Amino acid sequence: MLSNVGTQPLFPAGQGPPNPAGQTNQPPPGHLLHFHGRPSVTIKKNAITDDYKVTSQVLGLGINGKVLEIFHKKSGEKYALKNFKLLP
Ligand SMILES: Nc1ncnc2c1ncn2[C@@H]1O[C@H](COP(=O)(O)OP(=O)(O)OP(=O)(O)O)[C@@H](O)[C@H]1O
Repeated sequence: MLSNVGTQPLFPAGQGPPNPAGQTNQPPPGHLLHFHGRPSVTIKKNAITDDYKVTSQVLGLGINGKVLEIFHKKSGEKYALKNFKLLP
């Protein structure tokens, strides 16, 4: 899987997410923002091989299948690629 997982809030306390105009939305005074789960997930629509060199090196086996070692083409950074089967 290629997303970062963390428990940190998306935005510092007292600041909201930027709106489409690029301005920061301010929460009501005294309101604390808490985010649970994944802070952000980007769904890519292009082929993974456009951006990553996918190797046949198996890092491990999960319930959904193999986890492969891949490398970001531009940065050379190593990632783990996890496959999911989407049910109809
Ligand atoms: N980021 C990673 N770096 C290195 N190896 C990884 C990484 N992620 C997974 N692996 C390897 O792949 C194996 C399977 O991982 P995976 O997350 O698919 O397991 P899982 O708990 O069965 O998850 P799922 O049920 O979602 O398939 C791990 O046990 C580990 O050996």
